[in-house]
Amino acid sequence: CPYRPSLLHIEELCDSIVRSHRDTSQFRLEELQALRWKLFSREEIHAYQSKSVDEMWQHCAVRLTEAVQYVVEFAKRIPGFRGLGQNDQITLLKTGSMEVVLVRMSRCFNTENSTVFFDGKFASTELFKSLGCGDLMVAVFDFAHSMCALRLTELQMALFSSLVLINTDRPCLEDRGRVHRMRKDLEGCLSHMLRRDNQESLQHKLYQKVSVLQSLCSLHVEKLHWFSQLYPLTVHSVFPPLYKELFT
Ligand SMILES: CNC(=O)[C@@H]1CCCN1C(=O)c1ccc(Cl)c(COc2cccc3c(C(F)(F)F)cc(C)nc23)c1Cl
Repeated sequence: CPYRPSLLHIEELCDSIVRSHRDTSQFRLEELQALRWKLFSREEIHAYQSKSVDEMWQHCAVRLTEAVQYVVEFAKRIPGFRGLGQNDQITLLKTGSMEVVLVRMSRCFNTENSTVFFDGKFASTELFKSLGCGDLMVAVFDFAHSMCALRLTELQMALFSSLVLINTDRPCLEDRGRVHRMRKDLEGCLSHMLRRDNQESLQHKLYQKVSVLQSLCSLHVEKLHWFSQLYPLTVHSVFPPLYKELFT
């Protein structure tokens, strides 16, 4: 019969993934809970809205790059990830890291006033006006909202994030078979845990989210490309090197 991980292996795999997620989640749920109603004042919002397009993009790029670095750390701790070739690790991160940043953003989202944690307080879309991409911000907020509606546990978020990264369909993977075997184990973990928590209905909802994520991320890459056309110097001089490596 096909290789089926033993129950012990599944439990161990889940433990290591949720621990890696917790250790690399950048913001602890308790911290976010405590800051939940810390909102920007009108003056502070006005200050952000008065920034130039490239100044605001730079500011966000620094934040996003920090977030991507935490996702890279999470990926490196997924059992088997470091066993992949360097090129395959980069390929999976190049395409998957922004998707995981988006999944994680939902942990920092307050659905009661549609605000997201940014620069130490909770901000609504209006604060990002000077970015010049209202549609992207609306899409980012809508996605965070829809992810919150699933009310994922940290384990479900951790397993979902690892499945977003360990994606056999990514273009130009060298050892697709190895990625496939990793993915099978992770899929086994997710379905085992959803059965255990009696939440099998979540399974197809999560797989639907994957396609939403991918379309959202292609919108991002488009926006990033639009921005780099407008402000080539900024992207090539200011954007952190990791960002350029991953997104340009
Ligand atoms: C809770 N906070 C967070 O999750 C993020 C990551 C960690 C820090 N952080 C923020 O500070 C943050 C929170 C919310 C928003 Cl809306 C933003 C601004 O987001 C973006 C502005 C510009 C481009 C963005 C692009 C683009 F297009 F470059 F791919 C793509 C994504 C996804 N977000 C962009 C940011 Cl940078």
